[in-house]
Amino acid sequence: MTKLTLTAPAKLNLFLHINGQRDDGYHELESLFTMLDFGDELTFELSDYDDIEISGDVQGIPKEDNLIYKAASALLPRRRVKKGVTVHLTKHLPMGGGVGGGSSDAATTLLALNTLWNCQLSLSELANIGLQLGADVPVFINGKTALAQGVGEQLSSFEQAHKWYLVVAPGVHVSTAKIFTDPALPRDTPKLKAPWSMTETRNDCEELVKKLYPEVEKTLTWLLKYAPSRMTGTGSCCFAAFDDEQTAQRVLQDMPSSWQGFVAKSASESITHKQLATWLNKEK
Ligand SMILES: C[C@](O)(CO)[C@H](O)COP(=O)(O)OP(=O)(O)OC[C@H]1O[C@@H](n2ccc(N)nc2=O)[C@H](O)[C@@H]1O
Ligand SMILES: Nc1ncnc2c1ncn2[C@@H]1O[C@H](COP(=O)(O)OP(=O)(O)OP(=O)(O)O)[C@@H](O)[C@H]1O
Repeated sequence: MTKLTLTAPAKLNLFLHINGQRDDGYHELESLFTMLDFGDELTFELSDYDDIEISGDVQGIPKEDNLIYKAASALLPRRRVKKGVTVHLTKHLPMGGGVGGGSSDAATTLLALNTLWNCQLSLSELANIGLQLGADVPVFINGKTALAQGVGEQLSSFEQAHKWYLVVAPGVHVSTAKIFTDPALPRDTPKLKAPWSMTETRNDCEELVKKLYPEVEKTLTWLLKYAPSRMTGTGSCCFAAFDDEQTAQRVLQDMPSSWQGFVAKSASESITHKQLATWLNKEK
């Protein structure tokens, strides 16, 4: 039976600027996305039953709302192999934490089923389908460190020195929609003009989220004692950047036990793309 296991990596927004708001309510952003070498694990197995099944860590998400199910359903009309699929999910990424776990699961599902169902869609066709599922899905389809503009769908490659990141989930859930509809969110950061440097960047959601969720403020204050730190996306996860793994792991050991955290390295290319290439080579 055809079986494929892939990692759906976390992303970090190394900065996030909000430049304005469109008539449909979505925000114009500039954000530097990097992929981490850590994520959820998804196993795809073709089945003779003509349906989409999801097993594993899916508690709390009705099947039809699961982004894995939505992604698989979006590809159904394009499949050239009349088989169903069972997807087994092992969740490692905090949900609604700003590390893009749901979007990454969706992108990984599109990439896997494009191969297993022989849909023969290009990455840009997959990214267009993914954008209907979430603003961050195209970033994971692209699978590279990238500067995102527009609502997150206009991507340009970007070279960035790789670091080790300690990512801390303070245990509070921040609703992206709530932050983006708050009148107090700044929406007027001027677009970056080349050449720009990381020192002139920030996360425009950070001050508002810190005010609404004191645990996020506490997390950032604690991380900043050790290394340059920021919030990712609309939170609640925050990250600190280190030059080496040992220091990041040492700080993780010191972390208050009410928080959860992991240490991961940034990667130029998404681990999903590397694993898929290896699998395809073996199948040839
Ligand atoms: C801000 C980021 O976290 C940066 O990575 C993402 O762009 C958000 O991505 P996401 O969670 O996949 O977002 P979606 O599921 O598409 O949208 C959630 C909500 O966020 C708001 N939203 C999202 C992206 C964007 N560019 N402008 C917005 O205003 C919308 O109100 C939407 O209802
Ligand atoms: N497979 C899935 N994994 C995680 N969340 C999912 C999944 N399917 C649907 N969801 C829903 O999507 C919501 C957002 O999930 P996600 O983990 O992508 O948020 P996030 O890390 O804040 O992402 P972003 O940075 O893109 O805003 C969750 O609260 C959950 O209800």
